[in-house]
Amino acid sequence: MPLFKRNPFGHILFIKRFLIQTLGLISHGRYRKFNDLQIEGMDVLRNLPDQKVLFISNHQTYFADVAAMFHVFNAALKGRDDNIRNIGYLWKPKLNMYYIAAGETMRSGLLPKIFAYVGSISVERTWRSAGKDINRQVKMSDISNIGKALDDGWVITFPQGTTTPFKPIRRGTAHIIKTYKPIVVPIVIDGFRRSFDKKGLLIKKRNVLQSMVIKEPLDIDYENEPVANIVEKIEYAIEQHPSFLKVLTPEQIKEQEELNEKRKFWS
Ligand SMILES: CCCCCCCCCCCCCCCC(=O)OC[C@@H](O)COP(=O)(O)O
Repeated sequence: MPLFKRNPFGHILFIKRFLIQTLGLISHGRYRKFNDLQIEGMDVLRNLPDQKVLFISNHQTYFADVAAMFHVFNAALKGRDDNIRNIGYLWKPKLNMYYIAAGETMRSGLLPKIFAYVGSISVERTWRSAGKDINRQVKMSDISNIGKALDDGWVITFPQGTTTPFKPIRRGTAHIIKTYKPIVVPIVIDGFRRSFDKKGLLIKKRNVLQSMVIKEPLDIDYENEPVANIVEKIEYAIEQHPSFLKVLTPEQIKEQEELNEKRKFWS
């Protein structure tokens, strides 16, 4: 019998639990006090198996998105319905939870290194590094680590791999889905970019409407569905398909204003 129980990545579980509880205590007010996170779909979480679940989400801040999900997931498993009231849900948190993160982000200081112990599967992005476009090979150990984490529990991923909205979905996510065949649960978050700084550590604005919607698992034919199909399904599910892009460009706004001027003439 080993002295400390570890997960498949060698992390000592009681340290992981201590970190989740401490960071959870510090961050709770960011979703419950300075802001009031609106949640939908916590019942979906209660109906999931304990392993082989992949959460796909749009991405707004480096750290606050995942922290909010850790709160919501644990609260749901302790019977809260669409709220994270009474932080007692962190007494025995779910420990087999992981998230996929950019290695460079998780190495960028002491705090991210502590966050990494909470469950980072750190990967080297193939197309972006240090804010620049690059092109490098997928690291096979990154793929197998994701498989290892799915075998052990729940994994959160941001298929766009960047916090810039409406960037394309990386095909890698679809390959992971076809390879490991997890249950895929979409999540859509909003208001995080407005209420936190880019990293999600500082509070930028209070009383912003933050929301998190957990959707029913996707229907996927793992064997026969082409990667491109899965990519498109993800785009719609996390509301990052170009058709959701309703922001007008300055030219379009000008055009509309000119049209309004003309309308005035006729009225
Ligand atoms: C109960 C609460 C427990 C709190 C636990 C704390 C968990 C800390 C979570 C850290 C999550 C880190 C996720 C990182 C995802 C990521 O890697 O984002 C950055 C990149 O895309 C780079 O984006 P960009 O610079 O926009 O290209």
